[in-house]
Amino acid sequence: MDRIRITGGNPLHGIIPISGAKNAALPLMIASLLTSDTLTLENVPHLADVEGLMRILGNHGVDISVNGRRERQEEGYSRTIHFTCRTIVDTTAPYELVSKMRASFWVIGPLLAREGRARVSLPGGCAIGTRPVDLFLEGLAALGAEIEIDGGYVNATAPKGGLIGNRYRFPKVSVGATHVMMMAATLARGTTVIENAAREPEIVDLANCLNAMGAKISGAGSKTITVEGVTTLSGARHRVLPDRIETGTYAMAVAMTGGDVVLEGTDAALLDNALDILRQTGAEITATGTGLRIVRNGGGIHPVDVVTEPFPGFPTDLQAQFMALMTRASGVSHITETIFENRFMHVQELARLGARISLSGQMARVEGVSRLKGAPVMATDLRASVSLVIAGLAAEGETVVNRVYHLDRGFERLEEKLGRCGAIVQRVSE
Ligand SMILES: CC(=O)N[C@H]1[C@@H](OP(=O)(O)OP(=O)(O)OC[C@H]2O[C@@H](n3ccc(=O)[nH]c3=O)[C@H](O)[C@@H]2O)O[C@H](CO)[C@@H](O)[C@@H]1O
Ligand SMILES: C=C(OP(=O)(O)O)C(=O)O
Repeated sequence: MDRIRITGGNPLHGIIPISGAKNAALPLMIASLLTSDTLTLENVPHLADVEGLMRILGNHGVDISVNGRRERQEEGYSRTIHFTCRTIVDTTAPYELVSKMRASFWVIGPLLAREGRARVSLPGGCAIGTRPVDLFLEGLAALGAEIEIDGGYVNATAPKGGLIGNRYRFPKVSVGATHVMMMAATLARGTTVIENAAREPEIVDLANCLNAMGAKISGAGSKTITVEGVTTLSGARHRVLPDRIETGTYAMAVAMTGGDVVLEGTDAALLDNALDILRQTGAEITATGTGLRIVRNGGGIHPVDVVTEPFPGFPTDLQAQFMALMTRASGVSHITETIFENRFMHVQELARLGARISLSGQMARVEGVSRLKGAPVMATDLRASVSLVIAGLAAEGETVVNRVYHLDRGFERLEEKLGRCGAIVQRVSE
């Protein structure tokens, strides 16, 4: 199993290219199930989750070809991939594949919309809470689907003639359930109105792609999304938006180690809230023509309180990284996690490096310390893992992050990107 060995203490200087967003690429890839034409996606990140989803889509009958042309000079960065699903050959998404990744459950929407039936294993994904699927099932039932759960699988059947548009209000905001409702409603008869929808940029990216495929979706990015059903969708070409979580992660790394880094190919507007918070900690952030520049030259890290919220609030996917930063702040900060009930597993690992953090329910109290010292630590989930990398970069001596496969789910060539900016980060394979 691979590990990452970090020798901390170096400020970061240079340019980091930001990849296409994992959390946009996954639903976009799934949208290829809605059409018999080719959906071409540009800027698809090279990640374990993308490879895993390709296997799942292949099982349903999607033919996948990766362009020879590289999008960037460096071999292996985000790619252009063509997805063609002439016919759906299997409407079952099996446990062995779906249990590895939360988003793979989302195939239920397109399968049901196009084929009228789906049998999909209950999902896996980061172990950050119970992560039920009740909202998906209620939403699909509102479109007329009959749903039963049997042997760890959700069996869903559309009425004769297909799903039927309806008005549905989510009792709680869910990114995944909004993606699924939107995809399912594109081929439903009549109009669907989704209320209390998630507003994340990845929802807007999916809606834009679906509209390019011939769907009639309006309101994505607001709380109410309207989908007028159409009979078929066609192919399209779409570029995956930049990864706002990767952007925020590297910005926090620079805010913690100090230095001057340009994050190339990203868009500051995707993470306004997180960047405002970072500015309050003392980092200087400016938008450049093609990305953003983050600078911290000396000066302390100011403590700032944060509460995670659905977009446009502070993202839960940056909570662990921000906590790493706050471990070195000149004072006490409070970090409240409101999205997932068990997303503090990095706390005990940060403590191994000398962080002082106490938990009370969903709130962490972080008392900044003047130095962290390297230690062996265990990655527990994707964003927790990268928070340990950030802390290791700022710690004295050597930190070894074990169970690196979590990182490979969501960070493209992390050690190479950091290494180019002066970090000493090495992957050790055993
Ligand atoms: C692949 C992907 O895009 N993953 C992101 C997506 O996950 P995901 O789509 O799984 O997250 P949701 O927005 O659905 O989850 C929000 C909350 O709703 C709850 N819930 C969700 C569905 C449901 O049927 N019932 C229910 O109770 C969840 O347990 C959680 O407490 O959004 C999360 C919140 O921004 C991010 O952390 C994940 O990185
Ligand atoms: C929690 C995440 O992913 P997933 O929803 O796939 O588990 C994440 O991207 O931080």
